[in-house]
Amino acid sequence: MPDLLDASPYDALLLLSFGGPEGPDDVVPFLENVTRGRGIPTERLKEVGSHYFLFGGVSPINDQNRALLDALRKEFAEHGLDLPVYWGNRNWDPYLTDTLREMVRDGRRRILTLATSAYASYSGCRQYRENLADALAALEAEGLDLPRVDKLRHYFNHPGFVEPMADGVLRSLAELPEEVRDGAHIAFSTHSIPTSAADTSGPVEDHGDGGAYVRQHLDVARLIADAVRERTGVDHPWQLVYQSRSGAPHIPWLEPDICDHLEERHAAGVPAVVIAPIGFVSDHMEVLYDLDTEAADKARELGLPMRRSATVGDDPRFAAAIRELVTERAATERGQEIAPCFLGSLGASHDLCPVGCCPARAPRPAAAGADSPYA
Ligand SMILES: CC1=C(CCC(=O)O)c2cc3nc(cc4[nH]c(cc5[nH]c(cc1n2)c(C)c5CCC(=O)O)c(CCC(=O)O)c4C)C(CCC(=O)O)=C3C
Ligand SMILES: [Fe+2]
Repeated sequence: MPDLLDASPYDALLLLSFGGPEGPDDVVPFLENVTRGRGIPTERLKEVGSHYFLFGGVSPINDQNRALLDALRKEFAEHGLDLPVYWGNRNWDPYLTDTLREMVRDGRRRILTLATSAYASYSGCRQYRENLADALAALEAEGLDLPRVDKLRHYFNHPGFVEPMADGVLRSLAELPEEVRDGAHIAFSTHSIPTSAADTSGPVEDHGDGGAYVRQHLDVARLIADAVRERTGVDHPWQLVYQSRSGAPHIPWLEPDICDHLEERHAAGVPAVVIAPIGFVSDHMEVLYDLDTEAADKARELGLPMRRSATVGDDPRFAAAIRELVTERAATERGQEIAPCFLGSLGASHDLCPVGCCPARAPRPAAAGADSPYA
């Protein structure tokens, strides 16, 4: 067990997230930031913009990150862990480069990053590492003395991530009408990505059908389904499904889509479905629109009873998990032998993304990995 009070050599934690618009005027500039150089069809952009306008142009993601910051600061304070927490985003204010500049001015020299994505993939891991490299390059150009930046390992299989979601599925099952409850299927949902990105996700040795991305999600789904069986005595059939696809139709992305899956389950006579959005850390727009609006409409149209279970958000168990991950990593950096905490069959993920992990279509510098151009 690492020393719970010792974060050294780290002197700051950086919460790194996606960012989202906070009003109608922000929506188009936000989408321009998201899609810069990514070749997303205009039709899809207009559609996604309309999702944000449906909610007053406000994404809930920023408030959810503020709540997570509060939970982390409270958790650290309660455990006497003296580690300041900062927040920066890829696509919206507070922008990562501004936050990193503030950190350097505050004298932070060893920074540990927590990304709001629990799994391996280009979008959830390497792209954040590219964002860190871009921010470091910008600060270097300003003549600042660069800090060392590391990134926490993928936490998909940490009990503090899995257990709150298992509780959420149990709560959703309990909310279903009693006559359909035991027959309910569980649809574990995550962001669809191109199959080519899935197949090359994770370290090179994990590459293969679906890569680390699919394997990690399947492990979490199985853990939750097992926990539910243990607590209810009912073996609910389950499947991993996908949502929020955005690419051109001729490029293969992970399937089935959640709405097609609901139709298929309904046609097969399944009496109810719980959708568990295990791919997401909080109830941001992909959850609010693609599941709570679109999939909920589909279920209503089919007359299929459906509940959507909770993401971890600012659950105290998730904040505690982050504290444990930080002190574990700090101990490792100090050269101590530790037994990393994890559930399931895949083991603890790597601390340092190896060369070739989650490759980009066009290679770009990425920090906080074995191929980082920064120390
Ligand atoms: C794996 C993954 C996660 C989970 C991991 C993580 O959390 O990082 C995630 C999260 C998020 N994605 C988000 C928003 C968007 N993602 C887009 C586009 C894309 N996402 C992709 C993947 C992922 N995305 C991909 C392969 C694309 C195609 C373009 C590309 O190759 O980059 C687009 C463009 C329009 C569209 O195509 O939908 C938007 C607006 C928001 C903010 C929500 C809010 O505002 O509340 C969040 C948290
Ligand atoms: Fe990675």
